[in-house]
Formats: sequence, structure tokens, C-alpha cells
Amino acid sequence: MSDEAVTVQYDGLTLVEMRRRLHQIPEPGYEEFETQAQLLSWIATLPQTHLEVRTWRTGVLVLVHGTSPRLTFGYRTDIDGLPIVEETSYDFKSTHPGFMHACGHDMHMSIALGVLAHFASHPLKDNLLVVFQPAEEGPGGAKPMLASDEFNAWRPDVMMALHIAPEYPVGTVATREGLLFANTSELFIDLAGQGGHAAYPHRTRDMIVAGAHLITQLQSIVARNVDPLDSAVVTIGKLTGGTKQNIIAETARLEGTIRTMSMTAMTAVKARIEALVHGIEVGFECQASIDYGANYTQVWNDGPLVREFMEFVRDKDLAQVVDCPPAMTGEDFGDFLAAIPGFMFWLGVDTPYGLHHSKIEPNEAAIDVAVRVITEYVAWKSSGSTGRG
Ligand SMILES: CC(=O)N[C@@H](CCC[C@H](N)C(=O)O)C(=O)O
Repeated sequence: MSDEAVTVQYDGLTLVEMRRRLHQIPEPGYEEFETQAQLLSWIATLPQTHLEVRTWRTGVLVLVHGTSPRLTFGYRTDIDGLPIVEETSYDFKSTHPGFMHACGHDMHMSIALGVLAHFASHPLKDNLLVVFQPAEEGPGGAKPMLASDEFNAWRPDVMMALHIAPEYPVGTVATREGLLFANTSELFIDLAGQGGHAAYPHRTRDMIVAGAHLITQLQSIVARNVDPLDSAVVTIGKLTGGTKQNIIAETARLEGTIRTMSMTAMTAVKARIEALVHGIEVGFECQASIDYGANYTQVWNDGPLVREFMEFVRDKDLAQVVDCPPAMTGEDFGDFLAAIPGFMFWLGVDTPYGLHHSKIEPNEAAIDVAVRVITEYVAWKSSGSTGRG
């Protein structure tokens, strides 16, 4: 492959410049209006001969027609941001107050744009569907997109995606056969008691105290109810309740997430949460409700396909390939992989701050690495194989 894939420009903009522009406009799931408009305007500047473009909600689907297609390859990027106040040193910080691309979706989008630009002018034998998917951070765009007519009209036979990894050096791809990311379930617990004057606690049912007890009890689930040879996480990331320091809180809300390696553990964790919440209702004379929000299927990499990908990248010396352990991160790309064979991999971006941190600054040199890895792999796959390992 020539260097063209990595020096690709849209309307005079490099992939890094496009990443920086996207970094400035992070938007929550299903509100990616400015992002969608920006993507569409850039895509319109590409050679259109082989392209067909559709929108799905706030997402974009681009089919690059192959010259003699037998298969459709799918490459997916997520496009939403997170409710985080940015604290990077960038001079291209988010212009959307309280929102930030702190999970790398700006990097992911620029890589997908690089892949798309390359194949728009170097079409494959096979079709390529580039998917710009909304709402990965929640409530999940993959499941409804999979069920949509827009996606199914161009449904790929094989799918792939990547996620930036702060802990790996630039020039690394890390993945594995089978389980890569966990099963996830969101968790929202509402507690309702009786508010009142801070000086008369005996006449109230204090939901700050009930919530604090419940959070502590929830921490016992992983330690005492999950097989130590399996794994789970129960995190409460947000606690709200009360109105003022001298008013006893009538309500409280806990917001969190559950992560498990197996569905057996997910069922067991949920059963324990329900038992503990019921105990809080009895013990603190209050009412409680549980909502599990969005649930994502584990990311399960197809063994032969991911093995072949790892061997290809290693053999062509496109990146350092690491056979990594599974992670407790979640990804609704798992929902695509439950329906369509494929795989996901981590892309090293070498930054001291982790995903979802207000100071994360991924190394942009990783964009070219990823575009090269993906374009070379897909071109090789389309040139001779049947799409399966
Ligand atoms: C890669 C990544 O960070 N993904 C998110 C997915 C969120 C799923 C859902 N909203 C939840 O919180 O359960 C993650 O937090 O792992």
C-alpha cells in the first residue's frame, strides 16, 4: 500500500485536524447533530463514484461499493462524547460546556474517515460499510441500529472496530480470541423516604443514610457473592440526594454500572442487588426501585478471524501485536459481534490519563498506525479470501 492512506486529506484537512475539530464538538448519545452534520459535509468532499450514504438517527452509514463484491466488510466507529468538564492542555478544547471526547471517539472517527477516504479512491473487490454509530456511552446505539432497515439493507458479513488504549505505546494493537470486554448493565436505584428538619431525625426517614448504607453493602457483592474465579464490578459513579445541609433528604438516587465476565455472574449480581435493596426498604422504612437501563453484550472476538488479523499485522510489521487479557470495559460493539462475526482491538495511544478522565490526551500519531493497519488488512482480506479465516 502507498503512503496515501495516511496522508489522506478531506477538503484540505488532515486526519489530525479533523480529529481536533471533532474534539471541539462532543455531544451526548443521540444528540450528535453537529457531529453528524460535520461528518456528512466531509464525506461529501470525497470522490462519490463508489459511495452511497445514509443516515440512521444521528449516525451515518457509508457503503463503498466493491468492483465485484462477494461480501461486505463492516468497519464501525462510535461518535458520542461524555459529560465531563475538560481539563486537557489543548488549545482545541471542547466548545460544548460540560462535554468532552474523553473516551477517544474523536480519534475513532478520524480513523474511520481515513479508512473511508482511502477506499473511496481505491475501491475493494468487496463492499465496505463504514458505520458511524451514535450513543455508545449510553443508551446504546448498536442494538437498535442492528435492527434498522438502513443497516440491514447493507448488513456486513464481517465486522471490526477498535478502541484507543491509553496504557499501550503508539504502534501497538492488542487483542485476543474470545472475550475482550465484559457484559455490562447500567444501574439506577431510587430511594424514597420522609424528609424533614435536620434537628428532628426521629421524625424522618433519611435517604442519605439509607443510600450510604446501600453503597457500602453493594461493595460486598463482588467480595462475597461472585465466584472468585469469575469476575465482576459494581461501581456507583453518581449519588444524588437532598437539598440543603440542614434538611433531611427525602429521596436519593444511586447511578452505577455492573460489569461481569459471564452472564451467570450478571444474574447473580442482579439478584443480590435486589435482595440488598429490599433489605434497605425494610431496614430504613422506605420505598426503592431499580432500573437496569442499557445492557451491552460482551465483546466476543471470533477466534479464527482475530487470530488471522493478529498474524497479518505481525507478519507485515504494521504494529506490535499484544495478546492481551480481557477488560471490564463495556462496548455496545459486542451487540454487533453477537450477530455478525468479527473482532475488536485496542489501539495504543500512550497517555498517562485513563479513559473517561478529564485530562486524557491520546497521542495522535496512533491515527496513522490504525488507518494503515485497517486498510492493509481489509485490502488483503478482500483481495483473495472468503471473508472468514
Ligand atoms: C469503552 C467504554 O468506556 N465503554 C463504556 C460503555 C458504557 C456502558 C454503559 N453506559 C454502562 O455504564 O454500563 C464503559 O463504561 O465501559
